[in-house]
Amino acid sequence: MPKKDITQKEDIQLLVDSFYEKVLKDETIGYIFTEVAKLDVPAHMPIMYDFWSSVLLGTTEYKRNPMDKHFALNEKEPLQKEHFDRWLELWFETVDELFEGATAKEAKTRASTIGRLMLFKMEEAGS
Ligand code: HEM
Repeated sequence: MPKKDITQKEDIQLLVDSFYEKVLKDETIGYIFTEVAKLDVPAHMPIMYDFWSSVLLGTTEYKRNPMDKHFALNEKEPLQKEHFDRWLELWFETVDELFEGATAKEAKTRASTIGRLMLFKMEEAGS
C-alpha cells in the first residue's frame, strides 16, 4: 500500500511515538534518555508532538528552546557525533517506515540540520 505524507497532528503523534519506541531501547543512545535524563516519558511526549508539529505543520504551541535541555544533558553526559548519527538514523528509519512525500522529506532534512547545529553547539560548549 502506498504510504501517505505527514499532514496532521495524528501523523506527528504516530511518528514521534514510533521513534521513541526505538530510541528508548536502543543500545547506543537509549541510556541517555532512561538513565542520564531519567526521562518522564508520558510528560515528554506532548512536548515532542508540539515541537514537530511546529516544525512540520507550522503550529505555534512549542515555545521553548530545544537547545537548553541538550546543554544540560551534555553537562552530565557529553553528546557526541556517534549519538547524533544514531539519533538521526533512527529518525530517518521511522519516517521512511511510516510516510512518504514532501513533508516526510522535510522531517528528515530539518532533523539533520537541527542535529548538525546541536552537535556543533555541544562541542563548542564542551571545549
Ligand atoms: C544525541 C542526540 C540526542 C539525544 C541523546 C537527545 C536526548 C534528549 C533528551 C534526553 C531529552 C529530554 C530532556 C529532558 O527533558 O530532561 C530531549 C529533549 C528534546 N529533544 Fe533531544 N536528543 C538528541 C537530539 C535531538 C535532535 C536532533 C532534535 C531535533 C531535531 C531533538 C529535539 C528535542 C526536543 C524538541 C526536546 C524537548 C525539549 C524541551 O523540553 O522543550 N533532540 N532530547
